[in-house]
Order: sequence, then C-alpha cells, then structure tokens
Amino acid sequence: MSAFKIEPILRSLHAKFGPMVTLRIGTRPAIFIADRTLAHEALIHGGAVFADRPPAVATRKILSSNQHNISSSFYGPTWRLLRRNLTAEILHLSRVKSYTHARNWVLQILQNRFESQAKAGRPIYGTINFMVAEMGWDPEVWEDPMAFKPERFLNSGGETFDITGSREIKMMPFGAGRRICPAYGLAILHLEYFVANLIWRFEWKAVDGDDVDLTEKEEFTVVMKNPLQAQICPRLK
Ligand code: HEM
Repeated sequence: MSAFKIEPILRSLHAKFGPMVTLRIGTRPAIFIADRTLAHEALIHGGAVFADRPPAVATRKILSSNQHNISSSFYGPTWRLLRRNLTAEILHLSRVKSYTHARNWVLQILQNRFESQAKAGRPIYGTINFMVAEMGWDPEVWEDPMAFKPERFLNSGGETFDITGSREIKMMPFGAGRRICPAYGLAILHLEYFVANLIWRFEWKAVDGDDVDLTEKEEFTVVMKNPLQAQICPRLK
C-alpha cells in the first residue's frame, strides 16, 4: 500500500488511539506521530536519536548509491560530510547570491511563456504541492487553518515566523531537527522571488466557476488532482 493511500486510515487510527500509532509494515514497526509537541520532543530534544535512517531495501540501495546520498545516509560521518559540503558549497548565502543571473533567466522564460499564453487567451494549468500534514491544520495553533490568510505569518512584534520549529513546531513543511531540509532558505527565497514577480507582472483571475480544489493525487510527489486554472493578463504594457 502506498504511503498516500494509508493516510486516511492513519487519520482514523489517530482519532481512535491517540497521536502515536505503531503499525507493522513488512518486517519493521512503523510509528506514526500526529502531534506537533511529540514531533518537537522527538526531532528537537531527541534530535540525535531520530536523525538516523533505516537500512534501505535492495531497489532503494541502487537508487541511493548504497545509501551514499544525503537524504538516505545513516546519521554518521558520510551524512555529515555530504551535508557540510552541500551547505557550505551550494546553499551558503554568498553562493545563493551568485545565482541571481540564473534566477532572472528562469523568470524571463516564465514571463515569456505566460505572455504568449495570455495572448492566446487560454487558461493555464498550474500545479501546486501543499505540504498538508495534520500538524499544519491544528486549529489550536492556527485560527481557521484551512483559510488562505498569509497575514497570519506577520506579527506586530516584527518577529518573523520560525519555520525551523526550533522552539515550538506549528507547521513543518521542511521537516525539523538535524535532517531539516538544508535548502529551506533557498526554497523560500525562490518561492518568494518567482511568486512576487509573477503577481507583479500579471493579473491572475480564476476561471469562472472554478474554485481552488485541494484534492490530492499521487505522482512522483503529491500534486493537485484538479490543477488550478487561471486566466492571466500582463499588468505592465
Ligand atoms: C519548497 C521546497 C522544498 C520543500 C518543501 C522541502 C522539504 C523537505 C523535507 C520535508 C525534507 C525532509 C526533512 C527530514 O527528513 O526531516 C527535505 C530534505 C532535504 N531537502 Fe528539501 N525541500 C524543498 C526544497 C529543496 C531544495 C531546493 C533542495 C536542494 C537544493 C533540497 C534539498 C534537500 C536535501 C538534500 C534533503 C535531505 C537532508 C538530510 O537528510 O540531511 N530541498 N526537504
């Protein structure tokens, strides 16, 4: 059974048995944690214990160069070396700045594509993946969690939202703890850069009668079953 199909089953198991459920999948027990405080306890306080990865099955060993890539390697010297190399050589702020040229180039490609699509008057199909984990939906943390309210991340104290969850986990789209996505800064920079520019340059309108439908579909990653359709119009003549 794929991880995706098991999700509704897990949701009902959590509702019945509480935020921690253990299932035997294959030969190993698999523990599922649905509570953000337990996740914080495991990933931040017990960080070193839970930063390891299990031995891979034969097919995964081939795909992961026998677990010699950063995401599947054991928590040890190989992982530390790969992580340090990636963080210092690729993801360091000074390197990220040096990709400005590539970012502008990609933005230009997107802009050209959208301009010709806008001219043709066709709706465009966009695919957005939402990391919709149970923790990000907690109504005790988020007022009206399913509502689109980007202003919820702005607070009057001028403090920015801590996406790393180091003090407390309120959502964890990049994971948390020692194996947290090392590229979350780059990912957020790129998301902000492209979204801001594309909204600045184009007016986006929903196609009549089409609402945002968050039903999911499993592909290589989880994608929208019914992709957004938008009518776009260049703002600057
Ligand atoms: C919006 C974009 C992205 C999201 C939501 C995302 C999310 C994640 C998540 C959830 C993990 C697993 C963390 C864990 O195991 O606890 C992860 C790991 C990882 N991500 Fe990302 N990621 C994004 C973009 C990127 C990009 C652009 C790169 C590379 C340039 C990248 C490189 C990695 C690597 C190497 C790991 C494995 C880290 C390790 O095991 O030490 N990610 N990411």
